Amino acid sequence: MNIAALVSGGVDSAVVVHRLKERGEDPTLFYIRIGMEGDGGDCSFEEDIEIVTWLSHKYGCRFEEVSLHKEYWEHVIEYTIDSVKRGLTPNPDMMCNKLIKFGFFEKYWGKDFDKIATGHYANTTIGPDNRIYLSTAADKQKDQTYFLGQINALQVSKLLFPIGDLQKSEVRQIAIETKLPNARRRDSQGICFLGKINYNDFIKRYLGEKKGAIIELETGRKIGEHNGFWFHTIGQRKGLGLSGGPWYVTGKNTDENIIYVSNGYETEKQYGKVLPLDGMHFISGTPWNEHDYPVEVAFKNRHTPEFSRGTLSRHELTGAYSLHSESPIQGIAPGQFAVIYDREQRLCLGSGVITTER
Ligand SMILES: Nc1ncnc2c1ncn2[C@@H]1O[C@H](COP(=O)(O)OP(=O)(O)OP(=O)(O)O)[C@@H](O)[C@H]1O
Repeated sequence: MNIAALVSGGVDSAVVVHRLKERGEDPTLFYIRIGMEGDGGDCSFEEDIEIVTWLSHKYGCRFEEVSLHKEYWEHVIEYTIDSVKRGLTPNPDMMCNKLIKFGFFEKYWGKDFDKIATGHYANTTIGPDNRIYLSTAADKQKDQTYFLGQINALQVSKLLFPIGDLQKSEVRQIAIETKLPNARRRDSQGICFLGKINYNDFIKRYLGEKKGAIIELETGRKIGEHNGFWFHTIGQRKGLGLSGGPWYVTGKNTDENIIYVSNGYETEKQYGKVLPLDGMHFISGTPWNEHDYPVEVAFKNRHTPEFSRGTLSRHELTGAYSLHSESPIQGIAPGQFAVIYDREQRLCLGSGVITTER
């Protein structure tokens, strides 16, 4: 089989290469370069390349360094800035997977391969209807299917997740036993490709600063100032600079640059049970029929190891989808994705964008 392996210099994708070779495959390694605008790259880039070059020599694999810099900035960054400007909470990682790693990569290079392998903690499963579904990883703490909730059936059918059946500790163990140079390298944090820069600095660079009021939701009292609503997300607890907390961001008025907050540990205002969804996207179709709605599902409204449970309903006339959670959800932020799973938390079925109340 002709396999392209996406390698980042991290331990997960290095073990992917090791496992593919163990199976007798001969993958071609691809490192995707994005880099920051203006300064041409980040400091870990050279180390990444060194590690991937080492891997390619050790395993005798072809290695290509490719750039999707322009595509990333035109698509992922534009979407991110545009969402933040509108007061929404974007998810650049999901867009990066959909448009960059499995979108433009496929268009330019992946098309020449039978399969694309990555170090994501995820799996694929053949459903009872014989369709290929994205499914959750063996390591429930590391599961990354949330970030893959926007990819499509074609992409899923071409993906290989060679470490999806392993625990992270097993991956590290393999790396140590195999003496991979990155065996003890720290996991990358934060936003895909932007992980190394501070999110707030990034936003500031594009949207600047503009002082506005922080208002207590219940009393209408101004209790502080912020530097721009775009630095704050609904559900956020830290970084408000207010005393007498905990304070939570419960809402925003983007026209007037106002942040609303609520005080206390378990105040009702922080919670909601209904998540109206826009642009519901099912990766490989659904395992149920039109007349089955509302259906019982598991879901995540952010990347956490825990699932919530609820029902997914579809409006008969408009076709609009909504999630109804069994228990109250903290910090429902418009713009964020809700990713839908089957009740057994095995199949990752798709995702919709959380929108404001209909
Ligand atoms: N710069 C890159 N070039 C090519 N593939 C990449 C790059 N960054 C990430 N990937 C692919 O996407 C997968 C998931 O990336 P993510 O950033 O979530 O994980 P990671 O912790 O960096 O994983 P790893 O330990 O492999 O670096 C990686 O395992 C790899 O297959």
